[in-house]
Amino acid sequence: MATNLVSPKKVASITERVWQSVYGNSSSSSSGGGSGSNHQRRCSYESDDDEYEDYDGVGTVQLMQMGSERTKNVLILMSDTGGGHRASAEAIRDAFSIEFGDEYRIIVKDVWKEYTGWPLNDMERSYKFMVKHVQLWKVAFHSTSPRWIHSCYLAAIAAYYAKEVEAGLMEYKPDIIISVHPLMQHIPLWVLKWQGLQKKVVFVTVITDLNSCHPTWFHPGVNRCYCPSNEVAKRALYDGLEESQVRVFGLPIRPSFARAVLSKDDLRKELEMDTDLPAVLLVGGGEGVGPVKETAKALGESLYDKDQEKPIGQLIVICGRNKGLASTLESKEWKIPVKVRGFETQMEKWMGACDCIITKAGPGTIAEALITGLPIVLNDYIPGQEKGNVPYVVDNGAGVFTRSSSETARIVAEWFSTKTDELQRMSENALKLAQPEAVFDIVKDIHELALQRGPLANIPYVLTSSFTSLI
Ligand SMILES: CCCCCCCC/C=C\CCCCCCCC(=O)OC[C@H](CO)OC(=O)CCCCCCCCCCCCCCC
Ligand SMILES: O=c1ccn([C@@H]2O[C@H](COP(=O)(O)OP(=O)(O)O[C@H]3O[C@H](CO)[C@H](O)[C@H](O)[C@H]3O)[C@@H](O)[C@H]2O)c(=O)[nH]1
Repeated sequence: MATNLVSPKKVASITERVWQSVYGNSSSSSSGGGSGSNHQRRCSYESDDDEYEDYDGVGTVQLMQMGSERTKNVLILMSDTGGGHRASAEAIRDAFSIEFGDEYRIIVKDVWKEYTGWPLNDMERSYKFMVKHVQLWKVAFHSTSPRWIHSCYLAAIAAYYAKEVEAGLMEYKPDIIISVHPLMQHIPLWVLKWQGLQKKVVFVTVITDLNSCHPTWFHPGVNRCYCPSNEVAKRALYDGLEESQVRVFGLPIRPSFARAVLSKDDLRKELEMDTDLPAVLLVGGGEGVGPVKETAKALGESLYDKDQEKPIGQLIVICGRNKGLASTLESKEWKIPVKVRGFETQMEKWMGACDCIITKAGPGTIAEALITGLPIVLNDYIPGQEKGNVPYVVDNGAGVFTRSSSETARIVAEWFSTKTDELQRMSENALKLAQPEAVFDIVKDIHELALQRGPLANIPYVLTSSFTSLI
């Protein structure tokens, strides 16, 4: 199989000193532990694929077989670079719980943040800074796209933080690791490989970008790579993944969207909205970014019929964590019904109560809007990973793209007055593109994968690591 991994031998040479400081001269110590379903075994991660070896040096762990009914640990690796990775992680967690009850224990973690140091523990702030200075992000995104460049960066970081990442991973004793972040394949896979656990632990990637995603998502060492669209799957195959590794189910969205049976009328009453006027939802991601203020003001004018002196629509603005934006909009006088909200935890309700949405091209928000059948006005995108989301929506007839606030306001006013048929058509197209069952298909496939893993399913273990206490 083609691979973009730096080989373990090469990594070992890069990291030799770090590695020795972590493990001493551990490689020589090995002896067979007990075997059988009720034996307790002391082992290290430095082992071959089929057998954990005893290891009396630094980093001793205990491994206990507890019987095949043990709850399996699933570690979901994510980072709050934006809100989309957490949303997908939580969607997967909820779907596991719905489908399999207590069979799996799900842990959603930013292991980098909790266990490592700069720059890995500060990715949220770095990302926020870079996307604010959009040219900087563009350069960082494209210049790190070639495999040799990002592999070198990530290998160096892996070498430096090997023991911290290992401690982070092993703290949660994962049977299955799910990465929902582009920068969380290489390092954990290297750590698993170094420790001989690559064939014990199921490792899957769930890609949360719809089209023009960064190549760091594609790692040939994964058991599965879940792609949200055929476009992403094509990129994965082009980047060296085998067809057997790739599955296309869609972007994982919180089950509250997929399974919601919500009536628009009821929702409007519950949310204290006008029950008759068509409604537009305006959002700027979890951080409330983009041209939200200008667009709200323009809609305040365009949705007011001056001749008849009455509104033709209502506006809901979700400002996310942007408190300044919320207070500015709250203090404004409006001629149409307007609701200004902060960070909302039940987005499915607000989407379900509206007739269309205006947003930047965030993949999570787009996928949620498609499930809800909302035509979309995309008013911005982050270069790189969000650029491809624009043709994904527009070419499939589920929305339009414009960066102009006045143009946005004009389009929505037309949808609510003279072009209601266009609004209806786009809503139907949105529903055609939607994949509400994606998150359930993904967790079922992971479950199958875990069952196929003989050793994982039949020889479950509990690791009680004394290694972490040495760090
Ligand atoms: C010769 C070329 C020099 C180029 C200099 C670039 C310096 C690298 C700096 C920043 C890395 C930018 C990472 C871009 C890939 C992100 C993929 C993506 O879709 O992200 C979306 C997600 C958002 O959903 O973005 C991120 O997670 C970006 C996080 C940025 C954190 C930067 C600080 C961490 C640096 C550690 C990694 C360094 C190695 C990176 C190798 C790729
Ligand atoms: O008040 C709010 C506002 C937003 N959201 C939720 O926050 C998520 C936002 O996710 P998006 O993917 O739309 O947008 P992000 O800005 O979080 O996207 C980031 O993560 C993505 C990965 O999923 C992409 O990589 C993207 O380019 C990057 O900016 C959505 O689920 C949305 O419903 C809330 O729950 N409450």
